[in-house]
Amino acid sequence: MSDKLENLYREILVEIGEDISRNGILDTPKRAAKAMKFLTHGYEQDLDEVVNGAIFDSDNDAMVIVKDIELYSMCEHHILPFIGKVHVGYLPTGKVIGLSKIARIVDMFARRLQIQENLTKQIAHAVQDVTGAAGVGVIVEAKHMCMMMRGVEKQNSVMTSSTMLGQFRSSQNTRNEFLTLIEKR
Ligand SMILES: Nc1nc2c(ncn2[C@@H]2O[C@H](COP(=O)(O)OP(=O)(O)OP(=O)(O)O)[C@@H](O)[C@H]2O)c(=O)[nH]1
Ligand SMILES: [Zn+2]
Repeated sequence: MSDKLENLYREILVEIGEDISRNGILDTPKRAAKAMKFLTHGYEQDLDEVVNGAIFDSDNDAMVIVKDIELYSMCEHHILPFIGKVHVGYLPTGKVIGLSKIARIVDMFARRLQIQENLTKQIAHAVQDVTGAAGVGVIVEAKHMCMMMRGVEKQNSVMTSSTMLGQFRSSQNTRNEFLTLIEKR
């Protein structure tokens, strides 16, 4: 763990008016640095490492969906959490990806500073790249702490973003099948 991040957190605590010598705060710079490194560990990952070769031959060409993947990310504007769910669907063309790897791909991008739209797009393109699918659909639904805890202070708005690639974009039937299966229609 870099001491630099720890020192920067110490400076932040001083700047916000904390007494960094009080008992409960003493180890906070170290803890906060460790937490921040965890929350942004996606910067240290790449797609090959995350997928780890888990691409398998399959003659199934029916739509595969993984829905309700938990999402914990942080917005690049305020470094505050946005939390929600990701739904991913794809149309295999001879190759399927290990089930857990879709969630790992979501996490790799989520554990970087993001805006939700870009996160959605990155997940879709990564699934497309590793599977060679005929199409990919990704929908992200999330609540943004920067809108809830501060700023406009709206507690019930949920942002929905979607990326549709290939057949999910060109065929309304494919898109409808996806939306029906994730119960968005
Ligand atoms: N489109 C999009 N906007 C986001 C996301 N996360 C945060 N934002 C928005 O980014 C914008 C930044 O606006 P600014 O006016 O520069 O910053 P600000 O003064 O902190 O804005 P307020 O949040 O309105 O107080 C705000 O409207 C946020 O709601 C995201 O994932 N996608
Ligand atoms: Zn924000």
